[in-house]
Amino acid sequence: MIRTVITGVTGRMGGTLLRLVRESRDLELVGATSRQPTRLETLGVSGGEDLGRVLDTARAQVVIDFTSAEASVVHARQCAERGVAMVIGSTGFTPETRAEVASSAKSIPVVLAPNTSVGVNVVIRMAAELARVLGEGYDVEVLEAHHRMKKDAPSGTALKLAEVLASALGRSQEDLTFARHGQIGARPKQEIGVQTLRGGDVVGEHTVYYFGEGERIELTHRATNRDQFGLGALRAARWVTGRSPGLYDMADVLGFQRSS
Ligand SMILES: NC(=O)C1=CN([C@@H]2O[C@H](COP(=O)(O)OP(=O)(O)OC[C@H]3O[C@@H](n4cnc5c(N)ncnc54)[C@H](OP(=O)(O)O)[C@@H]3O)[C@@H](O)[C@H]2O)C=CC1
Ligand SMILES: O=C(O)C1=N[C@H](C(=O)O)C[C@H](O)C1
Repeated sequence: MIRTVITGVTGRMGGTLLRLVRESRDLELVGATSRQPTRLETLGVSGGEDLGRVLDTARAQVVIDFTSAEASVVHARQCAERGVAMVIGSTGFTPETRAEVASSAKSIPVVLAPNTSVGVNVVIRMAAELARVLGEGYDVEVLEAHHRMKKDAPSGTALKLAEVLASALGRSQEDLTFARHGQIGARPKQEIGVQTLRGGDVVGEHTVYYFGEGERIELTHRATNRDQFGLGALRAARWVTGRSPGLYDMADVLGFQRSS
């Protein structure tokens, strides 16, 4: 059994992960964190507010962390100090906070993935391949929609899609456009637009549009509940436990070749 700690267990993903770990045959929950520690007892979970303290007693092998970028930076440091592997699903990283996680990953294995659903990761791969095959004759745009409680925008997945599309098309970060308003003029050929919708209880939807002359291709993934994110995170936890230190992503977990 893989000795597992869940951070932010009282969150949306935390609750999903708690159920899935309990249902699994090979992961054992040995602790959890919450900023509302009184709720842990109700959930029948041992733990507290501070991950460092939880790890000092739990003898954990892996921490699954879906909290926030800022919290994940701290959690990664705490795991690195104790030699505990990590799966980080939080989004909203800046280049600086990502670099801090990379620094922790010099001493522990960390899977950092803005989307742990296997389906989304297949779509990310297909999106890059489609862009490569279609080439320059198509205007590429990414649209994402999420629930009204989501704090970061665009989603980590949309940013990842934009990154792999830019790489596939030989474009740079400067070609990404995150909003349009006013007298913007004709669309620059090189542009990759990334747009955000927020509302209701949308779990997570991503579409890549390839607008051509006289046709349009749309590649869409729609999550209708959070289970696939959770199941992918458990898969990543099994994969990362016992690995060499390093910063990994879902492409590594799924054994994709490094072409995108
Ligand atoms: N990789 C993937 O596949 C997916 C990634 N996500 C990402 O995971 C993260 C969590 O999403 P979701 O579960 O919907 O969000 P929630 O707000 O429901 O849960 C986040 C949890 O983390 C805790 N938390 C937040 N900030 C801190 C902090 N600074 N210190 C300690 N604990 C903290 C929250 O505590 P409190 O309740 O007290 O606020 C809460 O328990 C987001 O970044 C989201 O984008 C989400 C779904 C899938
Ligand atoms: O916050 C969410 O809910 C989600 N966040 C992830 C992201 O930012 O890409 C993944 C998923 O779509 C749900």
